[in-house]
Amino acid sequence: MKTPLTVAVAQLNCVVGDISGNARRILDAVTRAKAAGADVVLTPELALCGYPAEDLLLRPAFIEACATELAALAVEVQGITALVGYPAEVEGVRYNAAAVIRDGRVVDTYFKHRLPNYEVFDEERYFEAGTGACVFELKGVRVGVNICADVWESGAAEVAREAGAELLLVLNASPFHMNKQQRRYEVLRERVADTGLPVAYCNLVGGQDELVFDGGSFALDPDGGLAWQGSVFAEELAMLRFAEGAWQDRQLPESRPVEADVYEALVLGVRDYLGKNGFPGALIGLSGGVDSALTLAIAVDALGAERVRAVMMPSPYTAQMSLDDSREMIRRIGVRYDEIAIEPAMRTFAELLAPHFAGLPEDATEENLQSRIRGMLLMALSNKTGAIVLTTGNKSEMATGYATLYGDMAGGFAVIKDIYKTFVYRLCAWRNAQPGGPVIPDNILTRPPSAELKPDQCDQDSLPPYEVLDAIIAAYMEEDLSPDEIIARGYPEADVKRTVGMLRRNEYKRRQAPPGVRVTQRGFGKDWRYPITSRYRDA
Ligand SMILES: Nc1ncnc2c1ncn2[C@@H]1O[C@H](COP(=O)(O)OP(=O)(O)OC[C@H]2O[C@@H]([n+]3cccc(C(=O)O)c3)[C@H](O)[C@@H]2O)[C@@H](O)[C@H]1O
Ligand SMILES: Nc1ncnc2c1ncn2[C@@H]1O[C@H](COP(=O)(O)OP(=O)(O)OP(=O)(O)O)[C@@H](O)[C@H]1O
Ligand SMILES: NC(=O)CC[C@H](N)C(=O)O
Repeated sequence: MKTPLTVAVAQLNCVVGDISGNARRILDAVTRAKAAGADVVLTPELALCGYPAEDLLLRPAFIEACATELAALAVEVQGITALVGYPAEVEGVRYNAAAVIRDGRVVDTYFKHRLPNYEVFDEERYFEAGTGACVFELKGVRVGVNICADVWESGAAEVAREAGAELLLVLNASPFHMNKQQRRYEVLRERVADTGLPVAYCNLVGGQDELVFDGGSFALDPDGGLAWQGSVFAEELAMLRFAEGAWQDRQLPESRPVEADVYEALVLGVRDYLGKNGFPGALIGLSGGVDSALTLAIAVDALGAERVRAVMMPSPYTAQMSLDDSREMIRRIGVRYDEIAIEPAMRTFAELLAPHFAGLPEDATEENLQSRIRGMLLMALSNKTGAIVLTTGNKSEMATGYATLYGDMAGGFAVIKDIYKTFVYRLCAWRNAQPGGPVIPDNILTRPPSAELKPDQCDQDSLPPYEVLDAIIAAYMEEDLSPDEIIARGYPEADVKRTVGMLRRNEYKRRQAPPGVRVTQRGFGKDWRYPITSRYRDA
């Protein structure tokens, strides 16, 4: 057998805008790959500037800084080939590019053909499409280059094959959503079927605002079979040997429940949001309910107990059970815990407002005040300590507006904003079954959800059952079904019309909500752009 070609797959956690830091991360991978005998290092899409750099890409100085850093990086790459993604500008035109760097210089450049402009992607705003091929020879193997969305349609891979490629290396920044890896296998298998080319697919890893990149880089054989898959939600530098037209290394992933992927995505999203934005720690209002319990568990897994602080703020409506359950969770999880009774603040606000509310009945105003007092206390602690407030609203609440502006919506990062209430319970059950034992007390999982803003309140008095609510939201929001189509699936007409009405009316709240991790194919973020002011009614 001829000496194999060794491809180092560098699954890196790059930081948007940290151009010199990313260059160091790439160079470190190149140095380690060279020491391990690799011939070529494959890095993620746009690794030099981070992904997505959004409107930074429109700033000429940003593009120039990338060019300067790329030139400096090239000098350091000696005795090995590196494929590095960067935003290129050629004669006033910007491309999403990959440089082939060898022995101190850029020897070839590839410009991405297919610019994704759906879901969370906006690449047509920033780049022009390339049309050419980039194929180079290493150890007698002709290697072709594609970038991410290129391989989600036919075309670019064929162009590489027609230019003589025998192996396709793909740089990717492919964000996570539930079951995304299966989808990646499917589309890449289509490309292998189109071209017969074996593939190495290197993905980005890490959190970037609402997106989490899950890594999971992989290699496919010329028959489309999975030869190798790397780790998920972690950096990795893997050496893959390619000889006689096939991969010589085998490593197949264990099958994992979707809860494991989603939980790890949330953990990485929180860790990187705080880490990359320089927060020393996190603050959470702990109510004895399931949403704040899950948020606390995720925060501790992301940051360690010593960087997380929980505050229970009982009112006269808080059940003793809520205090007991909060204390029990803290006993298990070991974070700093404080109790601040809000009754004095409630009384003061009531007195201040009494003359102005004379003759008016009590209503949601008084409930929202409690939520806002808690929000104000948490924000004061945040200002004083530098820790960020993590909000606890889930996707069902974000959809229906079941949260108080400047109250429980006050904070910096909304950890579970893309998790339906029904899935909140699944994640808690999954986390409780992990080594180390259950961290969320059973009672929190079995008691009916309540906002505890007035006596004997229960969420299900004012909302359809969560199984029904979540299914209606998902059908309308993620599948674009009409209310009539959802009713035809067997959901009660009144629930469908009410839910769709709430979804529509609460756009203004979502626009004021903190960012949070996206885990579904359509979250309330970049991929949900509805007008606030609108007279369109479909229910
Ligand atoms: N289109 C629009 N653009 C901008 N602002 C708009 C607006 N429409 C109303 N508004 C304003 O929004 C305000 C009303 O919103 P807001 O003050 O939040 O109050 P609101 O939505 O009326 O009440 C809060 C809701 O959240 C529920 N809640 C509260 C706390 C915790 C939980 C829980 O489950 O944990 C649930 C509570 O039961 C209630 O249904 C008003 O000031 C109104 O003027
Ligand atoms: N007594 C409390 N002490 C501290 N924080 C509270 C308290 N009550 C509410 N909060 C905060 O406000 C958030 C929303 O509160 P609420 O309990 O009303 O609804 P929820 O959506 O059912 O959330 P959870 O399941 O966490 O209770 C909570 O997750 C928590 O962060
Ligand atoms: N960065 C990209 O081109 C991503 C496109 C592709 N649909 C993905 O999610 O993987």
